[in-house]
Amino acid sequence: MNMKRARIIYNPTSGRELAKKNIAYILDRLEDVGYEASAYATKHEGDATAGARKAVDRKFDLVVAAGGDGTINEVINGLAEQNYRPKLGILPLGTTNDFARAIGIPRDIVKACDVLCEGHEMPIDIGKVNDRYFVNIAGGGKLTELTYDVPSKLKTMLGQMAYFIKGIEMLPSIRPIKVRIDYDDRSFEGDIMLFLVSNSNSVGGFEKLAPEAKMNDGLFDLIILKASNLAEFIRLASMATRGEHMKDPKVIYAQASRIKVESEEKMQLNIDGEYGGDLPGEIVNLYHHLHLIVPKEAKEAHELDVQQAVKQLQ
Ligand SMILES: Nc1ncnc2c1ncn2[C@@H]1O[C@H](COP(=O)(O)OP(=O)(O)OP(=O)(O)O)[C@@H](O)[C@H]1O
Repeated sequence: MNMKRARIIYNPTSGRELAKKNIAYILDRLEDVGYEASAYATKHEGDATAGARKAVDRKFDLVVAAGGDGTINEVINGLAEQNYRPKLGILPLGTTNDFARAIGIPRDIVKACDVLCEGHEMPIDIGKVNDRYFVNIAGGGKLTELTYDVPSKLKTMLGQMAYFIKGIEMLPSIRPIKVRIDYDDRSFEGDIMLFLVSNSNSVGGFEKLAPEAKMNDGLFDLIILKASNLAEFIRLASMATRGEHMKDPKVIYAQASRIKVESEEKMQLNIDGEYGGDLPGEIVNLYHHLHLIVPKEAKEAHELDVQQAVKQLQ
């Protein structure tokens, strides 16, 4: 009998070196449920992508990304659009774990390994923009660049407050940028502070920012914040914590599977919290592209969604 093979790709520096300290335990847990398990420690930026590509070439059954959102992003960049794609598992052991939070994967390492070993699978969409891939979010506008500036320590301590503080601190120096955004068969032209294209409902600690976002419906949630002053921004940021911002006339909220963004002046793209090249960009939803190991509840919720969608069609 051929044994199933699992490869853990972990960032030894992320979080408080949690993956590194627990690697023997993680390997043991996977061996216990019948995997032949091995591990690869990333050495520098981009290494998790190379590690994932190797797991593709060697036809591993499962690739586990152990680290923060940056590590997960690099791993999916190694798996995306390959003919053979191993299943994906996640151990949220970084400082920022927005994606794992969106799926409900616990931060506790024992509980996260339980999820992995139970092995419930769910298809997920991923986003593609100019040949790069994301699981959580793509965005642009000076305000999105603040994710680079918020120190990890502050993020851990203050969660979403850290973004508030940084956002308010930066706002007076931020000019709106003129853009054209085509989304499916609609289009917007005007001055904006930022746009966000979200695949999940957990963005920078704001869990109600894109409340409709489901990561397997073939659609992104698009949020555009039109030009605003400081008072409007503070009002909107506090509305966003309650999920009430979508009703505001300064905000456009829509769902779409293909979003094209162009701007006259230079505008950077932010992909899963990191710099991801410059605009223009066409953001495309790759429907059910990866198979992710998720908690039982997440899989059941997904199956319920599918049943409801089928009922609506009948
Ligand atoms: N050995 C390494 N040394 C330094 N950086 C690394 C190493 N391996 C990977 N990296 C880089 O570290 C980045 C951040 O890692 P990751 O997402 O796992 O942690 P994080 O939660 O964002 O933050 P932190 O590292 O503060 O915990 C990755 O995108 C990757 O490019």
